[in-house]
Amino acid sequence: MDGFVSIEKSFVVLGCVYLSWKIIKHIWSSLNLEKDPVTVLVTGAAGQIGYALVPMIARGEMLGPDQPVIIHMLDIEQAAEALNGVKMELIDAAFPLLKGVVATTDVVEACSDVNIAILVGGFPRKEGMERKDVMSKNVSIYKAQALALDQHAAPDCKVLVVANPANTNALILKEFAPSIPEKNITCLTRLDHNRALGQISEKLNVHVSDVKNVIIWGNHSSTQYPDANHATVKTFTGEKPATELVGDDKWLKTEFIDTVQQRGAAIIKARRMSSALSAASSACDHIRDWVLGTPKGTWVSMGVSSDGSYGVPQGLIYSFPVTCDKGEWSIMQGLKIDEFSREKMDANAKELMEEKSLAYSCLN
Ligand SMILES: NC(=O)c1ccc[n+]([C@@H]2O[C@H](COP(=O)([O-])OP(=O)(O)OC[C@H]3O[C@@H](n4cnc5c(N)ncnc54)[C@H](O)[C@@H]3O)[C@@H](O)[C@H]2O)c1
Ligand SMILES: O=C(O)C[C@H](O)C(=O)O
Repeated sequence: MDGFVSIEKSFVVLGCVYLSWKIIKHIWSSLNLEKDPVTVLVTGAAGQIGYALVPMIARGEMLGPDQPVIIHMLDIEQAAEALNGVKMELIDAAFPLLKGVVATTDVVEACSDVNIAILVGGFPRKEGMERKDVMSKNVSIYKAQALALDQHAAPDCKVLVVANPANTNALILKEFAPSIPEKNITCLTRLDHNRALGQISEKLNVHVSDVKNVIIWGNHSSTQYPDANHATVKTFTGEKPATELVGDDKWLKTEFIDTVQQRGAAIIKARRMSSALSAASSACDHIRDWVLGTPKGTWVSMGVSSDGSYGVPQGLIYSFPVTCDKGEWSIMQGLKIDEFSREKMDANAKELMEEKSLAYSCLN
């Protein structure tokens, strides 16, 4: 009889625990502890990168699986119908994190209150064209968008320029958006960084996630310097220098560099259009690491305003190895630079100075 009473008591206790848990869960969810949405602008959203990028943002691949987003999409009048089609598709995909979509050809509406601006819109390089050929078309676009962001974006807005010439477009943006902190204006070289990781992983037949700390120095152009001198590879016996595992200095100084430098052109040749899915994915990587932080012991490449580190002229938007923490990037300091690297880094600074002069002459 006593045994029966204690079993009965145990059931009552278990029932109470279960009920309390249900009540706590209900109160927790009714408190609506969902994060506030972050507003993300994508310009050129009717284009091919935009089309690949917006679903990634809406699915949480850029800001995390618990971060609601509102997406603003801007394109030009001629692309308005296509842009509206992208909006319809975003609605049809029923993304749980997507709290609103604005599709507009009005730059002020597009830039209003945005926390993150990803500037993809512009005139793309076609087969046989160099970036300089598209310079004049893009600097005027970037000046106009800088003015709108300056006046209408959220004060802490973070900007990523994807459209080419990416470094110089970002420089123009910095010039004409003085209210946006210099540290918040960046350009995309993460695609080149990811391409460099990919080449080393293919060479060593290891998974790409086991390779880290390559560097892209300088310009997102065929002059860029992909540097594997400080890269490491995870092995069964710990991390090893990529240079030691590759064991082929000639390959690292020639084929590796050439392949990464020319990858954009090779994709244009193969697809008759420039890279899109890898560009969109790398733009997500760039913003995610910037906002949420780089993993401990890992750096990534970002085009940022030079503070004079590594002898790069101050103020140029130049790709450096950076670590990110609490929404701020810092240039990785103290890396040993050999003569071969120095020469290539200087060539990039020179090219960016020339692009800067050309851009300013296009503005007049
Ligand atoms: N940094 C990188 O790693 C990287 C990689 C790939 C491509 N890109 C560059 O990204 C850009 C976009 O490439 P894409 O393949 O998506 O080109 P795309 O031609 O498919 O799309 C560009 C879009 O921008 C729009 N656009 C033009 N002017 C605009 C303006 N003033 N405001 C808003 N939108 C405007 C166009 O209507 C078009 O829809 C190009 O400049 C390309 O060279 C950079
Ligand atoms: O559009 C281009 O010029 C190529 C692009 O920048 C790329 O690197 O894939």
